[in-house]
Amino acid sequence: MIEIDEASVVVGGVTLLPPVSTSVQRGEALVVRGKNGVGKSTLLRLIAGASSPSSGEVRINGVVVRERDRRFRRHVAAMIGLPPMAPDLTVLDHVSLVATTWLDEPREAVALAHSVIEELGLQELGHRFAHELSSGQTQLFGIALVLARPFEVLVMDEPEQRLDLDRIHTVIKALCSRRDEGATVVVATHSPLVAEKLADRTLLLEVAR
Ligand SMILES: Nc1ncnc2c1ncn2[C@@H]1O[C@H](COP(=O)(O)OP(=O)(O)OP(=O)(O)O)[C@@H](O)[C@H]1O
Repeated sequence: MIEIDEASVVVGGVTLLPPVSTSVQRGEALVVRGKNGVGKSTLLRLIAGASSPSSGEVRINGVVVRERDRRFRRHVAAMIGLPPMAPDLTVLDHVSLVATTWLDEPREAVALAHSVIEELGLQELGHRFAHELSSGQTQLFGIALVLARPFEVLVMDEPEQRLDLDRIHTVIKALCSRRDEGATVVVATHSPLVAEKLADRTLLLEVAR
């Protein structure tokens, strides 16, 4: 469960995110919407622990978020922008590396890596390097890296970026299935389709006055 309590971000006197309060339950998907620059990614970074609020608090399962705490990271999988990728590892190497980092049983990890790759339609690309992918394939690869591990909270910023309509449907299905399995899901999107298919609730951010 995520609790956001009057969390705001102000940098150098500029408000990046005015105070926001909401909560998201287990098995619920919150879709964050709003115009460019309104603070969606900033809010997602707070939930993922990648930055700290200037005021207020964000808690996951009652504990204030802390990216440096491995126990916190174990519960939270986030994709905010594309992750850095190693030039000499293949798609399958990367996805397997994430899975083996978070799962104790190597056989389970390999099975999870393969199932996520298949779920996202990347099975033909497992042997490719990151620099051998198209932009949409790179986006799916980034999503695979986030899904190839256990989590309680899933945070994604504009997962629809760079994707054609079929692949957007593939990603929506993957996100809905994680929500239905009990994950707490927060997604920022500009896609009415993603919002319509995924949202149990919508948070509309507006420019601070
Ligand atoms: N490091 C920074 N210093 C100052 N302002 C910043 C910084 N990073 C982002 N901003 C500003 O913070 C505001 C919120 O940015 P954010 O990326 O959260 O918006 P967003 O709603 O995700 O936008 P988009 O829909 O374009 O992705 C923007 O006005 C942006 O210019």
